[in-house]
Amino acid sequence: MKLSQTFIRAASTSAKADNPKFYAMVLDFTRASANILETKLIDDSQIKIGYDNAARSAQHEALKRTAVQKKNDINGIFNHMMPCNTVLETSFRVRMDDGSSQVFSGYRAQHSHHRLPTKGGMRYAPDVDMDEVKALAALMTWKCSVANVPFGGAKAGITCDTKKYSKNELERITRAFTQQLTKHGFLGPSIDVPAPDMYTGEQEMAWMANEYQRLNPTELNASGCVTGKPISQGGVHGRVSATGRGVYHGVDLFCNSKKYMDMVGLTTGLEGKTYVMQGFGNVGFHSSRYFNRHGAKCIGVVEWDGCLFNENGIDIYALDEHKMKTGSITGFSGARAWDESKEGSLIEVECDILGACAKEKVITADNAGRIKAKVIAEGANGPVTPLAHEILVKNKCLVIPDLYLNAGGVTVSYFEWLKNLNHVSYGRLTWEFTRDQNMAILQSVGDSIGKTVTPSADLEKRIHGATEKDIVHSGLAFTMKRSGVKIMETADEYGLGLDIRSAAYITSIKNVYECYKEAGFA
Ligand SMILES: NC(=O)C1=CN([C@@H]2O[C@H](COP(=O)(O)OP(=O)(O)OC[C@H]3O[C@@H](n4cnc5c(N)ncnc54)[C@H](O)[C@@H]3O)[C@@H](O)[C@H]2O)C=CC1
Ligand SMILES: O=C(O)CCC(=O)C(=O)O
Repeated sequence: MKLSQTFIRAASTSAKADNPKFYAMVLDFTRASANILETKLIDDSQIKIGYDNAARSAQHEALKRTAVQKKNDINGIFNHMMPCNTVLETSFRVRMDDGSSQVFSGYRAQHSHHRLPTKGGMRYAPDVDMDEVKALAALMTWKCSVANVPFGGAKAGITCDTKKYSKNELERITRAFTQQLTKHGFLGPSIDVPAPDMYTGEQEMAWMANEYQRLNPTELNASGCVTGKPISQGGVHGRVSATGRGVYHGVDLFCNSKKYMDMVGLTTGLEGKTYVMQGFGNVGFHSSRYFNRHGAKCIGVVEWDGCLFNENGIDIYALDEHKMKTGSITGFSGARAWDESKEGSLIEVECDILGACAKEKVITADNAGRIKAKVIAEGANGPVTPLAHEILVKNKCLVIPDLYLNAGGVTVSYFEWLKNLNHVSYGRLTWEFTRDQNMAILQSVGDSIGKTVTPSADLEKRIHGATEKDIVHSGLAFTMKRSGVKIMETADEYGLGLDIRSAAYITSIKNVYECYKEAGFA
C-alpha cells in the first residue's frame, strides 16, 4: 500500500548512464525510505501507546485526524527534512609561495538544524562542488541520527588538488577558508563543527582551530570549533582510527549474524574471510587493520593510480609504510601489480568482503552485476548508486550502508567535542579513585579469608580507572553495536531482507521526524 505520491524513487530517471548527481542520489535513497516510513507512521498512529508517554496526548490528537490529514502532516515535516537548510559558497584569495595569488572556491552546507551544532567533515579535492558538499551534508544528518549522535548534518569542501601545493600554501588556504566560515557564521563550537574528510587530517584541523581561536580570543570553548585535532590541540585519543574501527565493528556485527550470513551464503565470523580494499587512505587502512586483527585476509588493494593482488594475503602494515615513503601503493614488493586493462576491475574479483573506502559512485548499474563479493562495506560516503544498490540486493549481496557503517568517525568526534566543552580529558577524574577502590575490595576479600590477596598480572594492568582510549573505544563499540542492532530490528519490522540501506534510512528519518514533530513550529 503506497499512500504517498510525493516521494517516489527517482532512480529510474537516472538510469541511462547511471551517473546521477550525488545530491539527487542521496535524496533518492532518502525519499524511497521516507515513502515506506510514511505508510507505517499513518498506520502506527492507530496503535495504543503507554500511559506515561509524553507522545500520548499527541497521539490522541492524531487519532482525530483523517488518513489524508495525517499524510499531509507527515509530508509537511518530511518536506522540511529533505533540502539543505543553509549553504555557503565563497571564493577567497590566497598568497602562493612564489608571491603570486590564487583564488579558491570553498563550500559549506548545513543540511539540518534540528540539532545544533551541525557537524561533518571538510574535504579538499579537484572535483569538489556545491552538489557534492550538499549530498555529503545530507548524509551527515542521516548518519548522526542513526548513530544517535546529537548533531545536525553538514559538510565542507575546497576545490583544490592538494598534491599541487606546499605545506605553507595549504596552511594559508585552510586559514583563509576558516576566516570565511567564521565571518559568515558557519563555524563555532555551538554553530557548526568541521572534521577531517578526504585529503584533510589532523594538520588541517589544527590550523582551523588555531585560526578560529585567533579570531575569537575570548571564546572559552573555541577548541570545540573543529574535531579530529591532534592531541596537543585538544584532540581525543582514537579519532584518527575511529572511522575504520567503526567499519570493523559494523562488519563484525553483520558477519556474526547467522541470519545475514545464511542469506548471502557465508559462514559466520570474520576469521578466514578474504577482502579487497578500495581506497587505502585513512578509512581504508584502519578498516584493514581491524579486519586483519580479527582474522580476515586482504587479497587486493585498489587505489586511483594502481592495484595490488596477492591471494596469500597482503601485509597491510608494510604497504602503509611503502605508501608513506613513496606516496603511492605502486611498486610494493609484497604483492603483484594487477593490470585492470587486461585483467578487469579488481573490485570485481572473487572475495567475501569488498571494502568501498575511497569515494562516491564507484559501484553503478554498469559494474554492480559483476561484483562477486558477498558483503560490501561502505566505508566511503555514497560509493553505491541507487540502481546499483537494487542490483546488488537482488543478487543477494549484503551492502552495509555508509550512513551506519562509517559513523564511527563522527561518533568519536562527538566525544572529542564533549571533551573540549568539559575542558578535561576522559578518565582523569576517576583514574586514582578506581585504583583505590579496587585495592580496597582486594583488602576486604583478604581480611575475610585471612590472607593477603595481591592483584594478578592481568588485574594489575586494569586496576586503575579507564584511560581516555579505553573510554573512546568502548563508547564507539557500544554505539556501533546499538545502532546496528536497531537497524536489524527495523529490517525485520519492515520485512526488508538484505536491504539494510533502507532499514538504516528508515531508522534515521524516523528519529529526525520525531524531533521536528515534537519541537513544533518556531
Ligand atoms: N576520514 C573520516 O573520518 C571519514 C571519511 N569518510 C569517507 O571515507 C572516504 C575516504 O575518506 P578518507 O579515508 O578520510 O580519505 P583519505 O584522503 O585519507 O583516503 C582516500 C583514499 O582513496 C584513494 N582514492 C581516491 N580516489 C580513488 C579511486 N578512484 N579509486 C581508488 N582509490 C581512490 C586516495 O588516493 C586515498 O588513498 C570518503 O568518502 C570520506 O567521505 C566517511 C566517514 C568519516
Ligand atoms: O567527524 C566528523 O564530524 C565527520 C566525519 C565525516 O565527515 C563523515 O562521517 O563523513
